[in-house]
Amino acid sequence: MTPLDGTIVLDAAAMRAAEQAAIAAGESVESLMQRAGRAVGDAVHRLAGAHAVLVVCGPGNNGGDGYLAAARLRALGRTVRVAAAAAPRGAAAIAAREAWGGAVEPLAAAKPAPVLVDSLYGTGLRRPLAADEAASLARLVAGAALAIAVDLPSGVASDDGALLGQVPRYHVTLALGAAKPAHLLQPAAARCGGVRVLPLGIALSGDTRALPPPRLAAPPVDSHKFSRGMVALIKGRMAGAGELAARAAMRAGAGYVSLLGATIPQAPHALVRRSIERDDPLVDARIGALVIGPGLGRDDHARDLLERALASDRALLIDGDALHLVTPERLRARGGTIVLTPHAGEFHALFGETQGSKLAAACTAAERAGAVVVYKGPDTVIAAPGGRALLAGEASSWLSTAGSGDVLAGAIAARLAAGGDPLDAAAAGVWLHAAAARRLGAGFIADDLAEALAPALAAAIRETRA
Ligand SMILES: NC(=O)C1=CN([C@@H]2O[C@H](COP(=O)(O)OP(=O)(O)OC[C@H]3O[C@@H](n4cnc5c(N)ncnc54)[C@H](O)[C@@H]3O)[C@@H](O)[C@H]2O)[C@@H](O)CC1
Ligand SMILES: Nc1ncnc2c1ncn2[C@@H]1O[C@H](COP(=O)(O)OP(=O)(O)O)[C@@H](O)[C@H]1O
Ligand SMILES: [K+]
Repeated sequence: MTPLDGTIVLDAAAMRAAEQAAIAAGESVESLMQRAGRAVGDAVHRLAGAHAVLVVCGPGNNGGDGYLAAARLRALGRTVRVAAAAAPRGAAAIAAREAWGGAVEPLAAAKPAPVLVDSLYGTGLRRPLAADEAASLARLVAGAALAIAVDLPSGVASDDGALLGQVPRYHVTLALGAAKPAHLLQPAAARCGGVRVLPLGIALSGDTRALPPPRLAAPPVDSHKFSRGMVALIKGRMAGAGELAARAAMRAGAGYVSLLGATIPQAPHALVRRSIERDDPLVDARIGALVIGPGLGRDDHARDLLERALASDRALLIDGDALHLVTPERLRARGGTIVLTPHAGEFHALFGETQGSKLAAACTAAERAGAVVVYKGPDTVIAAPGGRALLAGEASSWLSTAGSGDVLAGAIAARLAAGGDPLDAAAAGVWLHAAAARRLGAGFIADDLAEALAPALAAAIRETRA
């Protein structure tokens, strides 16, 4: 079992294609299913302690995996029962049921067991479960002390993370072969519990991954403040937002941070406050990342400032109000490095109503704007032009606090100013933001979050070295 960090994420079609390629290279559906069933059986054996197991099997290949997992558990000496609502349909699933060979209880009459393994439906589910099947599943999950989903909780849509009906909450989900978008996109992800990938030994390729831990190092011995990265932020009408983003940029490792448009000295004194009206601080070639948007406002003054930011040739992070004042076409025409950090409202203001999953929407948006798009929320999606995408999955729900987006903008800007691939910079910022929130636990405010970026950064550097 491997954790999700950095692992490949495949939609149902890509997973089927990987399976077909393995079959073309000499595998059979049966051998793949045997490997999956055995891996599930072994994982359940490790997770379940000495408790009795009930495996519920559906009519497709997910059900086939379940029959073989039950056979494996029996071979390992475990007490295991099987229940199903319908007979298996495909040849491989039929063979799997024959391999189990034991009793199969009618699902509606099955009594709960301490460990429930849901092998009803996986990536093939296209419509809600029948009402009686959904009710039986809910009853059996509620009656179990440990509920384990095979590949996916039955009732979620693999590609977009939607719930097709009522879906119970599981403690663990065993992803077969690769993670699927539903393991990381809400609302499905919250039903999965802990997700573990069971590798099936087939070749996988694709452009979407779970957010990897950042590879970060302490500044090299010959560093100076500008070599570590200079961030300039344009202050808006709501001064606090810029202050928070600036503080976050400092704590996330920028060597020099200036807040343009703030001139009254105040703490933190390490923050350089400069006028934005005299000379033009936006064309300073030392700026590694220029941030506009936090607390900007949407009036004529805001528009003027945005025009000046767009005219600079610096890497640009656009957040908050500024996302209401541009168009994707304008951004594309500007070119250069651009990172956009919209929440759902800002995303729709900039890109209009979108079809399909949050992942697909972010990828299309990145292409349209020629920018890295960090589509925020309880399941942040990061997409770059060209198709690469990262799914951040669940973060602390305490992040739903005013100003936490400003902190994220500052954290990403610090990594952007440090140089390298803008997708990696955005990913590192999102990772550090979530790690800072984890360290803080409950009830934190955005000011705390900005400060907690420093210990989160230190931990990321330690983990990179390890
Ligand atoms: N793709 C791969 O590489 C592998 C896939 N495996 C398993 O195969 C699964 C996918 O198998 P399938 O494509 O057979 O799909 P599922 O087993 O997810 O079930 C879909 C089947 O049920 C029917 N169905 C869909 N929704 C239904 C509903 N609401 N009520 C009644 N019937 C419904 C479909 O017509 C189809 O026959 C994966 O989740 C995984 O468990 C593994 O066996 C190993 C390898
Ligand atoms: N329920 C949640 N679970 C996890 N992260 C969340 C949740 N709600 C918000 N966030 C994160 O918190 C930040 C909020 O940003 P944003 O909406 O721009 O807030 P603000 O404008 O107040 O700064 C984003 O990084 C978002 O991904
Ligand atoms: K399942």
